[in-house]
Amino acid sequence: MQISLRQHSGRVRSTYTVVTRLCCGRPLVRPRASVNVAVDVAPQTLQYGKELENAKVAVRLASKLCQIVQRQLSAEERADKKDDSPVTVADYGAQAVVAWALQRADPSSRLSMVAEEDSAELRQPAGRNMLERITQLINSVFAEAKVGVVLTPEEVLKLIDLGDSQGGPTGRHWVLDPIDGTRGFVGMRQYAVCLGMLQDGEVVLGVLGCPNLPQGPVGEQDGQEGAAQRAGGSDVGCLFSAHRNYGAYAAPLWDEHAEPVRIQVEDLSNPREARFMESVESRHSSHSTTAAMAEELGVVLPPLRMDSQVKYGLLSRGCASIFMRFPPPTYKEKIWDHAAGFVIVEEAGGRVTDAGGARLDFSRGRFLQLDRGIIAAPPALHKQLLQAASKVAAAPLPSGQ
Ligand SMILES: Nc1ncnc2c1ncn2[C@@H]1O[C@H](COP(=O)(O)O)[C@@H](OP(=O)(O)O)[C@H]1O
Ligand SMILES: [Mg+2]
Ligand SMILES: [Mg+2]
Ligand SMILES: [Mg+2]
Repeated sequence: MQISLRQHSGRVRSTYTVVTRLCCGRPLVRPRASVNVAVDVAPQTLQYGKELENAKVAVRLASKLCQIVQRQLSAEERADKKDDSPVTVADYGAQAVVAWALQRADPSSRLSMVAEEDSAELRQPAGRNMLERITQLINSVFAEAKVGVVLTPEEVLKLIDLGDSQGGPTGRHWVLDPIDGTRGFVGMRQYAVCLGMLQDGEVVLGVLGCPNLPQGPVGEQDGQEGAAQRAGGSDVGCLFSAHRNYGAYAAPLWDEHAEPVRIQVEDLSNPREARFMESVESRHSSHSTTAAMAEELGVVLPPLRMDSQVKYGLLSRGCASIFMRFPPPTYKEKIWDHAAGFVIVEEAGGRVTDAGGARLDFSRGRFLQLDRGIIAAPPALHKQLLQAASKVAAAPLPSGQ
């Protein structure tokens, strides 16, 4: 029996857990390891260990709020933004909860957060009911978590607006998508609470809360309507996390005492064995471009369609080996749609670039500047994807195809 461990500079716990879950039925740590082990570095020995723990607490609390809302989702709790994307009480509520948790954990420093939502709609008279409902929700989640705090609507508005940072190449900025995959959330499919931390332009931490994602094998049905209804069991709900240079981990979302397990991308180079992932919504990512890419590569398996950054989590734990995203040419990608997933995939051994091969750059403010779409995969497959992209994706098809 051979156990190979990468020793970190920090304290490594002396008990190792044999991994049986959170791995889609495949070994988690592939290279030369016949037994899979979980290595847990004590948070205080990591450079951003305290921040990572704070981020997990924030994401777990926000995920709880989202789960409560998804279970009682009703039409009036959904507003449509000018860009036609939905936003629900849970998007606003989760943003306020994460801002509150991060601020409480580090009250002496000024929180800089680049987040998706703002309070403009809620400050209108027509938004008052929604604001009341959000405040009620947050306070009920706080009561259940025995937080001992009651927020007023005005405090909730201020917390939401803490997300107005422009980010940039210097200093520390949290990056939050309170619900990524709002369409999936409304459609009772997949969604994720996504929190990253930028330090001097580099994503150094990422946490993804995925309430509807099974901890074991995942199939097409898990990306479809009904995923939310199956989310009651103790084997559903995943928390992915990564600290730069210390690997990527997965844990059950609802058990904060469970030992996180190390995850790794699938060590695959043959496209015929590969499964690729893409958005459910073809207006977010052209299904015909990804199909042409798959054909060019020689991928034979059908795509796994999932909403949100759960795709980055699934790639990181080897449930699928390719992620592709080809939005309409005029679409500008936002950093909160990718920051957490990006560091998790890289720390799991994968590569994430634009279709021209450039590593994603989160230092330029709220948007990413990309050459066409985004591709992510283990290194050997990524190389082949780039070649395919140079042939297929030179001229992406118009939106909706
Ligand atoms: N026309 C468009 N093209 C590409 N992405 C879009 C889009 N409209 C919305 N999006 C983004 O796609 C994200 C969801 O990605 P996916 O398709 O992987 O689920 C949305 O995140 P939100 O749900 O946080 O708004 C939104 O930011
Ligand atoms: Mg949105
Ligand atoms: Mg998003
Ligand atoms: Mg969102």
